[in-house]
Amino acid sequence: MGKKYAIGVDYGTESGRAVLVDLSDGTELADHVTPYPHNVIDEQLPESGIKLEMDWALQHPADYITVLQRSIPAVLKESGIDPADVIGLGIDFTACTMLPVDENGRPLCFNPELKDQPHSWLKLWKHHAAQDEANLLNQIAEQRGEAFLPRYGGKISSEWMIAKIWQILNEAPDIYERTDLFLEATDWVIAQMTGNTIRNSCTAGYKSIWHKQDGYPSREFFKALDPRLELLTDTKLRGEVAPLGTKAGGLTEAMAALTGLKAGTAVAVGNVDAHAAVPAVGVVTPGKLVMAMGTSICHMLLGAEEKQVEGMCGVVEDGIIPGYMGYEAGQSAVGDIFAWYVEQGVPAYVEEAANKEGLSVHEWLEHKASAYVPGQTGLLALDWWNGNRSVLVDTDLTGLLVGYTLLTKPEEIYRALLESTAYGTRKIVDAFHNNGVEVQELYACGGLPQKNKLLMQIYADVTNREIKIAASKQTPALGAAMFGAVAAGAANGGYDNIVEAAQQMARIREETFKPIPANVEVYEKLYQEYSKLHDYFGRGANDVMKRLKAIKEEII
Ligand SMILES: Nc1ncnc2c1ncn2[C@@H]1O[C@H](COP(=O)(O)OP(=O)(O)O)[C@@H](O)[C@H]1O
Ligand SMILES: O=C(CO)[C@@H](O)[C@@H](O)COP(=O)(O)O
Repeated sequence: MGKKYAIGVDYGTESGRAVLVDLSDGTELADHVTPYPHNVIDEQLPESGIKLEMDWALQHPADYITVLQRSIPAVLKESGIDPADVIGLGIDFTACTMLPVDENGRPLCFNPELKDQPHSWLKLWKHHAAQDEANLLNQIAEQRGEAFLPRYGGKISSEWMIAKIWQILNEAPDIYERTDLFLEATDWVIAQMTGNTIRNSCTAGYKSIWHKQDGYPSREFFKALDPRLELLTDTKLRGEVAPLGTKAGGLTEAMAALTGLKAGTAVAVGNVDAHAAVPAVGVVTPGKLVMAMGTSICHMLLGAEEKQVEGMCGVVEDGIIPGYMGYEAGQSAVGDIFAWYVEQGVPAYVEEAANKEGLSVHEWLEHKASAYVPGQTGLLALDWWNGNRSVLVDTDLTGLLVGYTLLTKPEEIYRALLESTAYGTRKIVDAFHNNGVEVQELYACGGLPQKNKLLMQIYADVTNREIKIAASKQTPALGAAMFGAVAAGAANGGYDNIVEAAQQMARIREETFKPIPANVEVYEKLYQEYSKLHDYFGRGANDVMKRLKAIKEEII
């Protein structure tokens, strides 16, 4: 058998990327990025211009097909590989990114009758307008002593499937009625590729409260939420749930024509971006926390047993690597906070200076901020620009920066923002480590470790742990390709399981970031201050952030 290849497609928040990989050693022969033509839809609907309410975030499902249409032919062309030698295809996605579809699997927002209704559209993971539903869901689950709650750190997030579905039912009952299935976007794209609608156990487990042994929560629970939801899991959430690496089917003739691949190429069931990244950095055992660092951060960790950890997004058996409990936690905004500052906060002179020096504003600020030592800015921030995912699980919290003076410089603010996200990660590391899920070392992948060395050094110093960096620039896509190879199977030149694929294909860089003792000492003090602010504003002592939001909502 000659050399065989797989393609992984990573669907991020703003773009989708394809990578074509050599299955013998994981070498990436070509990659290609397609920005979503409609990007994130958070102000008004396309065409109609209908205004969206606060905290909404939608996407256009057609953009995901555009990614396949543009990026797969591009990697085939760049690599010069014969499509017949591409034996497997896998995808990974942001999650919970979900959509309502009709009996033909067509998104409701494609229906001219419904497209002007915001709830017919696909809700992106960072759609945060279902917080009221999430709050009520958590209250009812707690009152009923639902066994699933501890598996999700005590709270179900408004980002996840059930809260989003409930918001649709409350605000657009007709859309709820017309929905045949609510699907994760990752499962919808796989259905488009193979003609087979099949749910993957990863998103079902982490985002839809599905459990390998117990299935979904009971009908009684859903009835207690709202009688109209009683049969939700038998109807609109129905369907087979398959483990990661399962072959969903072969590529259809239509998709083969669209992508340039062969019809029948093995396609793996869907996956989540952060979860796909774990085997791609070679992590297949406990003790190693993988951070997928981009717009947001997802923290992934394996454990031998099921433990209770405050604010984790979930623990799912086989949810990342078969044979282990897969733990997930996260921060809802990281790169997004830096982007906000660069776009909304810096004075014109910074942009001019960066342009003059041929640097991006991020690079210019990083360079300037590197001249400071920990504590020198006198600033401290709470990293809640997009709410708090772990450990507080509250999307109604907002950002805070303390310590400004008339002398405060833009690079100092930038540094304080970088540091605040590191403190947020430290909270998560401590929550796991102190509750019996050990964290010995950190692995980082995603866009940020490639872009910002200062950020990575701060993370090593704040967590007092060495950080290893993925060699791949497209780690989730590499992981998705590995699952594609598993779907193809060893008999066809792929692999029979993800651990074998990881042993052959995963790579990390030689360069690591090690904690610097003097920095660790100062950051320990600053982290204690962060923790005080965190608890004061985040645990009910002062709900000013929520009150401000409520006043704003009354006015809008
Ligand atoms: N030099 C930089 N330092 C820190 N953050 C950066 C830098 N350049 C870009 N970013 C941030 O990186 C984020 C995008 O990360 P990336 O991993 O590429 O995307 P995604 O999260 O969509 O997968 C953006 O939020 C942007 O603000
Ligand atoms: O929540 C998850 C995974 O569970 C992510 O998909 C979400 O944070 C988005 O990730 P990105 O920052 O766009 O890579």
